[in-house]
Amino acid sequence: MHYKFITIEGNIGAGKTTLASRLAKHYGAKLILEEFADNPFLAKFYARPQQYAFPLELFFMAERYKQLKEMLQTKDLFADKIVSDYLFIKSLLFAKITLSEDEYSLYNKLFDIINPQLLQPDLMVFLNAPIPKLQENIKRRDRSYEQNIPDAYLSSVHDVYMQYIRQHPMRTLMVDTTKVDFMHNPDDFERLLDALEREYTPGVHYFE
Ligand SMILES: Nc1ncnc2c1ncn2[C@@H]1O[C@H](COP(=O)(O)OP(=O)(O)OP(=O)(O)O)[C@@H](O)[C@H]1O
Repeated sequence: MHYKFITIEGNIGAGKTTLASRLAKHYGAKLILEEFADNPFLAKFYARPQQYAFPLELFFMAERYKQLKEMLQTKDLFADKIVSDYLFIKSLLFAKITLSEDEYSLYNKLFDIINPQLLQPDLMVFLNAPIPKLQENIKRRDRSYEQNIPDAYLSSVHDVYMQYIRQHPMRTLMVDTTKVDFMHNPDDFERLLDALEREYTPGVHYFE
């Protein structure tokens, strides 16, 4: 792999964790997975979004910061490759949807203090999936608190990611998940490995 640190991103249920795990195994890379199951506010948030959004977002930010900071301390900066299944900015993107304006502005201030301290990935692989496919994946994996996520929420998540990608020229490999299946089609996975050998300019590149 040409890159030292790649992150897999995408909407809820896009398949980030599965792909990140598979790539890390293939490259013998350090794997960083989001520990959402430890967030005591997640199930409460889905039941009562307005009441629990702020502690939920704070918890996510604190946990991700801790995880990424620990990774910086333990990794051999020259030898290790890293694959993660989230980008730190994700906290801020979700917060834009889940928080009120005042809360978001406070959250943004905290984010701006913390973010510069973290190592940023060299490449983001973005798994783009249509909402019916996300809903299908969410149903299949059957986490009880996620079973009533409205299409409108998934659509807002999609929109904030797209806005972020448009406005920030991060090196991004955009994958249309309706056309490829990295898990079940070995040829697709091989083509992804080839794509990860290439050097990209900052901005969006489409995985064909
Ligand atoms: N900042 C956040 N604010 C609100 N909810 C969040 C936030 N980050 C994660 N979540 C929720 O936590 C759960 C797990 O998130 P995430 O999208 O990272 O994993 P996932 O859906 O299991 O990913 P994938 O299926 O692509 O591997 C989802 O219900 C998601 O909406």
